[in-house]
Amino acid sequence: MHGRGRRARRVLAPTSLRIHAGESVAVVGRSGAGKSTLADIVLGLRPAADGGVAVSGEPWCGPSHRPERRRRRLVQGVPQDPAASFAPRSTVRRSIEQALRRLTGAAGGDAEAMIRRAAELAHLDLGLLDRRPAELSGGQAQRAAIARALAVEPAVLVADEPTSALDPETALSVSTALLAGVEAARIGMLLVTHDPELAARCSRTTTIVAPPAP
Ligand SMILES: Nc1ncnc2c1ncn2[C@@H]1O[C@H](COP(=O)(O)OP(=O)(O)OP(=O)(O)O)[C@@H](O)[C@H]1O
Repeated sequence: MHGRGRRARRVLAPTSLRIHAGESVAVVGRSGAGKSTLADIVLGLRPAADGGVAVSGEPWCGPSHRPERRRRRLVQGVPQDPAASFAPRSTVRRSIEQALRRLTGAAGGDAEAMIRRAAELAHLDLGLLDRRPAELSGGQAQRAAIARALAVEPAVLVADEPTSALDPETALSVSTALLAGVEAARIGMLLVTHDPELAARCSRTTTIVAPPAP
């Protein structure tokens, strides 16, 4: 539902989706069909009017159930505008360290090892970890955001048009890193995209259809 009271409107038709570990599911559909709404529900940013989301067999969120703090790391997002999702004055390493401490409690050598592994999975040059977000190209910033998401070892990644702001060549290399990263780390991914070529490189595709007008 979007809006409240008499303005409340159902914008997502009944949708059922199961994502297995290591599987990437492309979510496609025409503009306004509800793809981003579905992504926000899975991220726990927006409650579903009914139904709910389970992660690793346990309830994650529902109409009156927000994601529990201790399980927050389980579902991570890859944003459309990665540079804006990092603290501007912190280095990428510092931002990822903070996410690790907050979501997993990891610090020191353990955190360093998790950051290095995530950077490698995201094909992020290790030297870029010590830069601030404004010192990165769009593609580098998106790899950094993917590394931050992978570092906390989630069960599910939600990527809403993660390459739409990049030029075609950079988009291809970033999406290659993203798909390889989730497969190698056995993470399930819900990937919203308008790009049929990217959708075809996912494990499978599901089409969202807008609910009939009231
Ligand atoms: N905050 C909001 N308040 C009211 N209606 C909204 C809000 N956000 C989205 N909507 C409406 O919900 C419907 C689904 O929007 P959503 O952004 O999920 O579609 P989408 O499939 O991701 O579209 P696109 O491909 O254009 O990004 C649309 O009709 C949109 O106008």
